[in-house]
Amino acid sequence: MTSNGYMSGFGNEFATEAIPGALPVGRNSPQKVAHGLYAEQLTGTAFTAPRGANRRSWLYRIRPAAMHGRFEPFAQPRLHDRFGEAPVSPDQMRWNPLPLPEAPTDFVEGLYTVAGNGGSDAHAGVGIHLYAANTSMRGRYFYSADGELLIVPQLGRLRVATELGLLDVEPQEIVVVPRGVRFRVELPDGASRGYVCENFGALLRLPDLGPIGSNGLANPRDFLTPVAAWEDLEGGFELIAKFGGHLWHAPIDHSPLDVVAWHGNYAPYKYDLRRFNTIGSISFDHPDPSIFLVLTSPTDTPGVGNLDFAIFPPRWLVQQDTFRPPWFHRNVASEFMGLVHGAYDAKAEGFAPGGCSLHNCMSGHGPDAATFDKASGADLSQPDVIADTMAFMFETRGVLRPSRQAVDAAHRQRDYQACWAGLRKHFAPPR
Ligand SMILES: O=C(O)Cc1cc(O)ccc1O
Ligand SMILES: [Fe+2]
Repeated sequence: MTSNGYMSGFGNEFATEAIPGALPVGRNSPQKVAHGLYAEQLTGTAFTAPRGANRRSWLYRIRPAAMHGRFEPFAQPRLHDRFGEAPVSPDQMRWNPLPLPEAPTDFVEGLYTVAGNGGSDAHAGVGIHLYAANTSMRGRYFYSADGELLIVPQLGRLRVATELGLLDVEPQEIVVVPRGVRFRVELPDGASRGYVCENFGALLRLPDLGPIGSNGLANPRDFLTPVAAWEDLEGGFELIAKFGGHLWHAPIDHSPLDVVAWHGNYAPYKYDLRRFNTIGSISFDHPDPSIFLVLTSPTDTPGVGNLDFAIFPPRWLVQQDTFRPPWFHRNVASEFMGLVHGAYDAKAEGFAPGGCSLHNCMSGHGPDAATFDKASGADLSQPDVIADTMAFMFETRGVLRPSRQAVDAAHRQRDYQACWAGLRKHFAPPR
């Protein structure tokens, strides 16, 4: 399988064939498909979903996806949907980066559940996982039947070989693998780490822009979907499925990445976060972080996200008579944050690239004491240039219930709340 490029656009009706003539013309399921291929439909939404939300693709492949052995439970206890095994405390929490493995560990073996809510049965909520790995998946393919996977690499490039084509992704880019799409992750740089949000709810889409207008934030043409690429491999391989919150594996005697041509609008895509057209205040006050929204998974309630993926990219702060960094706040939504690169402007210390924090529903948080002191006395006649940074947030409607392993982890910062302890009392009422 070699990379032959990408097609541009978000959720487009794409058509791609790695062998000329492989794609049927004028019908999806001809009596005989060219070159002896099988036709197979893959749906990502209900058959009858409204046209604007309907997602499906037609795959023309060497063997149908039905061909594999029986599934047995697969032991990888660090990846699961058992959110909130421990009592869910409202404490603010923060973690150092997940330690890199010493033993050979591939992407699936390296997945580690931090928190989540809901589940695949409810078609609502998210699973938030980290990965730390050092070897490419060999003879092994994976898919999640539970949700689409939003992967945010922080260290090391990923080569994501999927049924629908090949995606090369580096830190500061993201990749989304749709629910059900089978893939293999190769690690060209060896040691690799990052974040994964498994979205059990409605498929991620671009947010409406409202008064911003017809351009801005993440522009549709910067989303890239791979052209068809296939491999014809036979051997004693393994197909790993995440299904109903559990991992399963089945023997498979060929590579499932054998799709020679496909068409449709249900496909993996990648996006370079550095392409985000960041918009902010040019007068006063720090805007709500919804201005930083890249992708959203909507719920049935207008304006309320199942998952909102927001980023905090490099930008200039020019607001006057204002406290420029994020303010102190408590939100109805629950916030999981990660840092891909650099430093985050609300935290002077302790939030390292690869680390993460959790601020649940109504838990107070905001700038740490050092950031507050600096910004309260800053010279606002000069712009603040926030450079070399890329933080992000997975924000959800439901409480994010940390996993037992995350609460007990040695790399959890048990003293995190001390970052606000230095905020002094300044109150001086008139006498
Ligand atoms: O740092 C955070 O907590 C995320 C965040 C950023 C921001 O700019 C405004 C609100 C908010 O929750
Ligand atoms: Fe916040």
